[in-house]
Amino acid sequence: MDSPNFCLLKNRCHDDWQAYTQHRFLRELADGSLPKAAFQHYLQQDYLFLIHFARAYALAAYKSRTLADLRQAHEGLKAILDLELGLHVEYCAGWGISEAALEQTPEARPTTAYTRYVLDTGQRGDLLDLHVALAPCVIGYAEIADWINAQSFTVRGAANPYDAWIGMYESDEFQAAAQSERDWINARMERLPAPRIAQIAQIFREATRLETDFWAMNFEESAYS
Ligand SMILES: Cc1ncc(CO)c(N)n1
Repeated sequence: MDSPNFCLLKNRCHDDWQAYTQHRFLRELADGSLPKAAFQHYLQQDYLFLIHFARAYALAAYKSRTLADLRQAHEGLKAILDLELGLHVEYCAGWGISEAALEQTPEARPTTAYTRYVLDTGQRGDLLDLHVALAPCVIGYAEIADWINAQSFTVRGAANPYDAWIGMYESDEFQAAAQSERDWINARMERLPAPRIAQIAQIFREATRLETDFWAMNFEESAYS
């Protein structure tokens, strides 16, 4: 039998993983039909999300016992601060959202739920619990970019207002960050006993479901703001 690895986490919550990675938000983003207000709401909330996500990698650094683990956490933090957040602020400006407006954005409840779930899971558990709680984010978005590119209805280039968003997550740098997270988790899952696998599978499923809510809230802005 193959040793347990990241794919097992996805398989254990197959339907939830599919609901997240093939969400209506992504289908509409892929063919360019997503309402602009939904995307702007997403961008503003994602700014708040990314700040907590960076804090979660800082927590991973704090919880590291080895230089290798510390470096892995540092890579994650750098990917968010230097790659995603820098681009995010620039990108929001292009969508008419200034940095000042981002800082003023009230946090929607699904943003609070997801980010605090990750931070709490990381504080209560060990480094593996924390990386598994983060996995739907970094690995999920890398797989989402691949999924979008594989769909026949996807429109790329100037005809799709969301083309640059797809470009960010298909980029070599982002894909490499996701691969390094997969490798780290795969190595930690080898030889894990079944009850421990069940625990982390539960964390993975919960984080995946919270990602789905993060897409869904953008269609129901008034319900959450
Ligand atoms: C909500 C969310 N999940 C994952 C990512 C990818 O880092 C992101 N930017 N936002």
